[in-house]
Amino acid sequence: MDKVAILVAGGRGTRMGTSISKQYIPIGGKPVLMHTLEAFYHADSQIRLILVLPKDDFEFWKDLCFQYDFTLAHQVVSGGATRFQSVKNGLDAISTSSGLVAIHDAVRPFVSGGVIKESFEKAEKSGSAIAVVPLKDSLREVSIHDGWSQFRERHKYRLVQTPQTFQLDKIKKAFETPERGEFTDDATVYEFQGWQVTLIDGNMENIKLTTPEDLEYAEFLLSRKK
Ligand SMILES: Nc1ccn([C@@H]2O[C@H](COP(=O)(O)OP(=O)(O)OP(=O)(O)O)[C@@H](O)[C@H]2O)c(=O)n1
Ligand SMILES: C[C@](O)(CO)[C@H](O)COP(=O)(O)O
Repeated sequence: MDKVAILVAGGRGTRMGTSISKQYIPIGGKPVLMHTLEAFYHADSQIRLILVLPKDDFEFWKDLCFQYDFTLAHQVVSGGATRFQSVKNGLDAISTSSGLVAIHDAVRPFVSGGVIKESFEKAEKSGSAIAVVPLKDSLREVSIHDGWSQFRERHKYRLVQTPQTFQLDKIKKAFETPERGEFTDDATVYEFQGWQVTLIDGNMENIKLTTPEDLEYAEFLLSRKK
């Protein structure tokens, strides 16, 4: 079974507030993207790697690869204006409709090899595999207008991560639909077709590097590995 990973890094990382986009920031001595590409390669060296980047950054990325002597084979594809468009561009770069594809935020470098492997195994059997984790804190629903809030049972909810892995024919078909506001990830695009997604356990360290304190946590995680 052919396996592909689309690592989306077509965003600008505005919430990180750094001068270079967060996907290129060095953590543990090398750019975030290199850690993420390596995580997939180490999980299974047969996975074909597609990296989605803003078109303007292609030369910069090439220079970084040269500077860090990064030789792991991967295909670079142009990003779009939204995450949905970037994923779609990645899918369009895959000519076959058979096999499996893991779609992953390239700014989640701490995805475990076990989660990557399980996502492919589960998606092969059931069509999809979405990594999720339980909530650690109590949960309340709030009204932003009048201060109303109410307790919610946290055991009924999960936080959604990536990878989100799918049978290629199904996710390609799902992404033919026009983009909608509720498409915050790939699972929402898939289930818009009326198909139910399958959840798998993610790993807690697999955070999305989003705001500056996440970089401190990233350095801490990498220091533990040494
Ligand atoms: N047009 C876009 C927007 C986002 N992404 C990717 O989707 C992932 C999750 O998005 P997010 O964390 O929101 O990244 P940014 O859009 O870069 O961040 P921000 O919202 O802070 O600008 C990231 O790997 C990001 O690069 C993408 O490929 N193409
Ligand atoms: C895909 C995602 O990372 C799953 O948690 C998330 O939905 C991306 O959201 P963002 O709005 O781009 O931060």
